[in-house]
Amino acid sequence: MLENESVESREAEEFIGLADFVAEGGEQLSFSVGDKLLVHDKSSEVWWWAEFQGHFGYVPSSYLNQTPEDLEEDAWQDDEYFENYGTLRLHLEMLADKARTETYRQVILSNSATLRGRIILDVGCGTGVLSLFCATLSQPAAVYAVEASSMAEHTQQLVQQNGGEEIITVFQERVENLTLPAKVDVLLSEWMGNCLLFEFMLESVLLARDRWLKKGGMMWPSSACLTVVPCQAFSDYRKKVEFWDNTYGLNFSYLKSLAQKEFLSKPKFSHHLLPEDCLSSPADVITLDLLTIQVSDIERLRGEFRFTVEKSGMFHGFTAWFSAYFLSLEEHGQTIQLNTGPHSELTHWKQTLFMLDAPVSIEKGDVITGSLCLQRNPVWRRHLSIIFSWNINSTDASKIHTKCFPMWR
Ligand SMILES: N=C(N)NCC[C@H]1O[C@@H](n2cnc3c(N)ncnc32)[C@H](O)[C@@H]1O
Repeated sequence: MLENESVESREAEEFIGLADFVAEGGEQLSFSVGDKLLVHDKSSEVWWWAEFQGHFGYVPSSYLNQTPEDLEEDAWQDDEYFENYGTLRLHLEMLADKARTETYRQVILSNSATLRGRIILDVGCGTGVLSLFCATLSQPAAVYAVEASSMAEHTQQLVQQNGGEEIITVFQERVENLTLPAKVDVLLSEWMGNCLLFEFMLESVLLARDRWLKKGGMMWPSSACLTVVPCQAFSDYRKKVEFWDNTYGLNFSYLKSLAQKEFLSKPKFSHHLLPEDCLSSPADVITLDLLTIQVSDIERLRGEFRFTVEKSGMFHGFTAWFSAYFLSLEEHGQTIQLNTGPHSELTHWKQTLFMLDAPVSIEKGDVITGSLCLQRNPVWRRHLSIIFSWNINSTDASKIHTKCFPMWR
């Protein structure tokens, strides 16, 4: 502490709450997502001394984010986002994902008769592969293929070279700013990101639905769910944390706390969860009905879980993935599912691993109860925080563990 300078008087920095935090004990300070706090002391890694509405107290640093000066134009990071999608790298990754692309192809093929004469909107069409499936596997009256990135210029060529130009119209535009010739019967889109929501392209899809989908129209996907399972992750924990116990015969365990903060404070995307590392049966914790969900609903989604451990081992954390469901256009047709979980064909999303700071030994029969909250980032609109709260063999509220994982800011 500098001579005769109180903590409160030092130049404070403004931070914004990424999620609701409820203080436990007098020393801590409660706040809600979006609240702006003044942080006076960041000397501790984990707990900062902050002020909010004239009250002072400790707040968890993982729940806070700096507010950028030039907030407006940066909130969606659109320049960077659409620049990324203007190159082939991400489209190659999506097209090379057979499970993903074949599922959409199967949906169109199995509904080809009913798609005859219908109007389809493909939101975020990329290379136009889904629109071309519609035009070549069925006889729709029209397909509106909307792509905001510069990829749309190439999509126009691909449509022509694959004989789709009679049916497909490519619009190089953000779907939010679009004017279409007519409302549509089917809104088709592949919008899913890490942990289902990352990128929040879903907001664009819902705005397009509200503006352009006919009453009684079909959303593809029709519904989606986020699935969670408690799991082991020996390999990750060994490589990132236990590694420091014996580094070429030297004891670097002093670095373990730094390793936890650096490697375990954010989710690990593209994690490949093996079925044998699942400690219980998975549970669908959050479910979205894409016909009825509102943009305001996706600010904060919450679900509860209760897992009965089916094998003894180490509880390293939780793994999450999503499934998307495609209702049939026919009355009693079959619903098609795209499951990105460990028991299905691996997709480019793989799964997402959320590691606890310290693994817990767990026994068959133990019960892990808790909740998962997807809290949209109040500043960076394509980002979110995932907050896990859990308890083992107890419902005593005082023993609930909580960890907030920013994805990614
Ligand atoms: N996670 C994903 N499936 N991302 C696919 C995103 C694809 O949709 C495009 N896209 C995303 N948002 C929009 C939007 N609001 N309007 C038009 N295209 C969009 C993006 O350029 C890329 O080609």
